[in-house]
Amino acid sequence: MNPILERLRGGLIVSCQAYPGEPMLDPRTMTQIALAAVEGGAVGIRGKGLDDLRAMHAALDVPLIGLVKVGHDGVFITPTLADCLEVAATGAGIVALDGTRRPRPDGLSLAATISGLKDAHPDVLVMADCGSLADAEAAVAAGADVLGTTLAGYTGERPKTEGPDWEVVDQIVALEALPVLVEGRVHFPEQAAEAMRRGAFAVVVGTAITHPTTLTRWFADAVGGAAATA
Ligand SMILES: CC(=O)N[C@H](C=O)[C@@H](O)[C@H](O)[C@H](O)COP(=O)(O)O
Repeated sequence: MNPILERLRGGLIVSCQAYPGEPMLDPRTMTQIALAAVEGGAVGIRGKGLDDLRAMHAALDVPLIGLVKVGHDGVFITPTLADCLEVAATGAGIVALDGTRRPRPDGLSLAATISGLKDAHPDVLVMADCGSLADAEAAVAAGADVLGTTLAGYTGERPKTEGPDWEVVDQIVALEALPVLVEGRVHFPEQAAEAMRRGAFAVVVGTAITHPTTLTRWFADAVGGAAATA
């Protein structure tokens, strides 16, 4: 197996992302969070944005999954071949891209996007962020190296479940086609363990580890809710 994937097998990957307008949107901050996650046992980091990825690549010695986000509707995760090439140029060993069957903004198919990326960066691996079983099947045919359940609940094809979309996890694992990274709404350690029991190759956790604004809101809402019923 590819040595980058071998390092991720059976482990936890931590997604370190801040969004436009947020106080932590800063490459140094995100890199420090990534380093802290590695200290806690993360075997890989998923990062967003070219500046963050360059800083993380320089500081980390674990595999880096890179992406850019362009907008937040439709195809927004590393949507074009040009975006993929820019992400690969940061040094990220795995490029995560939208792996759905939706039309891409540059008009290229997923297969053409993957082959264009691999022509320029033969060693780079491609993680296809999928929203459904049909996406995963198409991504396998298009030449992806790894499948993610990242977009289940975000494309309109699947309901947005409270936790991970276990049905889609089971379906994609049952394909037995490529390593499956379970990503999306893994909020508790028990869910990460459950993902492994269901055949995940590795688990990706973002919000529940690296997004303090959301975490604070969970607690603040709980406190406020308790006050309202007191
Ligand atoms: C749908 C989408 O845009 N997902 C993004 C993909 O990179 C990130 O916003 C998520 O934080 C990441 O997938 C990890 O998921 P969670 O934060 O639920 O653990």
